[in-house]
Amino acid sequence: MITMAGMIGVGKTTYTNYMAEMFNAEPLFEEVSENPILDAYYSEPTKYAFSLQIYFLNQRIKSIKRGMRLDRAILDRSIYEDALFTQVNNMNGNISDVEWNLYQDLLANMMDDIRIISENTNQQPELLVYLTGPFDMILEKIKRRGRSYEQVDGRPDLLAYYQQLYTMYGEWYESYDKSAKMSIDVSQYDIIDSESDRHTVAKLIQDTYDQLLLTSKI
Ligand SMILES: Nc1ncnc2c1ncn2[C@@H]1O[C@H](COP(=O)(O)OP(=O)(O)OP(=O)(O)O)[C@@H](O)[C@H]1O
Repeated sequence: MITMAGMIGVGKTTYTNYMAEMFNAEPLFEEVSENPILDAYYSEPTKYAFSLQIYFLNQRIKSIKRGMRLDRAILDRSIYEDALFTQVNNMNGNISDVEWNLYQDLLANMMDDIRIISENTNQQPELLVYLTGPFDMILEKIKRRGRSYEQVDGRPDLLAYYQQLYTMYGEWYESYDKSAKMSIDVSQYDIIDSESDRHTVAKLIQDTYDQLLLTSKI
């Protein structure tokens, strides 16, 4: 199982689709259009932050469970990043300390269950592919995608939230140690329009993956 990671709007969905094709794996997405709380969260974070995090946690656990029952799966976001969002919301006063502690306890409890399923199915996240790139490029992508609730125009609070998350993402990746990991600067490649860039990225990931398998056989 490969897990994608990275900031809002960086391109996880595109890469997940592409990698699923490349590895002949099933892409596992969290459908934004089916999320009943996201829109409300962006307009009233204090009211909806905790419910949204519980919603995402539940969805992420479902995806991991499903992924572990498949031979090959690509997850479009890791469960570990959700805690980052929860933490930022706690720092910003949208989630209380009691809720933050409860969330961490619930996450730890769920991860224990995941470990048991992983031992039974012999499937686990093998590689985390972290997508990154310049902050301005990410803002541009969010703008181009055009989801109204994600737009920063006239919303300095939202811009500050994105900046905060962006910084914390870099630190989070450095300390991530739950599986092997690699990072890709998405500003260096155009995997939508350039066949040659697609091949370069494919080779990068394949080489890392092959190396991993060799290492695990030693
Ligand atoms: N745990 C979370 N807390 C708050 N918001 C979240 C959380 N996880 C995801 N989101 C938000 O949900 C939306 C998810 O959109 P989507 O699935 O397209 O992912 P994305 O992170 O924007 O990915 P991509 O890298 O594919 O552009 C984004 O607005 C993102 O900020």
